[in-house]
Amino acid sequence: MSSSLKNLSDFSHTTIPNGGDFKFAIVVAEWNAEITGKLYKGAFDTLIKHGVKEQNILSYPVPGSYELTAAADIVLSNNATIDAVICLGCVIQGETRHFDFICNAVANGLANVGLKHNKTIVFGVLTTDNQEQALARAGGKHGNKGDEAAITALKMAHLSANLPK
Ligand SMILES: Nc1c(NC[C@H](O)[C@H](O)[C@H](O)CO)[nH]c(=O)[nH]c1=O
Ligand SMILES: CC(=O)[C@@H](O)COP(=O)(O)O
Repeated sequence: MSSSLKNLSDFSHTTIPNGGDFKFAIVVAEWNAEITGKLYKGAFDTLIKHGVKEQNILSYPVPGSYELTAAADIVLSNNATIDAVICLGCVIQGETRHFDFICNAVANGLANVGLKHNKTIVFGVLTTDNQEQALARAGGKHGNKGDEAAITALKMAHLSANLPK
């Protein structure tokens, strides 16, 4: 479903678990900081809104979306108490095929990091044709993908914590 048909911040129809017992890392790319800063605020504020303690939100900036994979791996390798890692970035098509290589590397890399550590890695990366599309998904008419990423992390942390032992 296109984001134009679903607001990324509308979760009124779902049950959101309380995050009081969970610890999250947010890894955020500095490329397109005007966009990623909005994604970060959306994710951070959503976690706090749903009961996550501020001291349990660990934030890590990285240069670009390509570095999200390495950062998620490093963070989980050094802190086993993290319940899920939210990875935020914004990749905007330029003149060359660099866009394709980054998007594919990050999507596949983050999936592999999650499997390696048996932890949820949330793919909160915008991959857009232009800045207008990115702004629309970073607090604009289509909501905020950072909100969506935080809700995803809460739901997956709750799932992991409540599996039968
Ligand atoms: N063009 C974008 C990039 N490019 C930078 C890469 O992510 C990476 O930092 C570099 O190739 C060095 O390894 N990154 C974004 O996040 N968004 C872009 O639009
Ligand atoms: C996604 C990118 O790396 C891209 O923005 C860089 O632009 P270009 O393809 O024109 O070098």
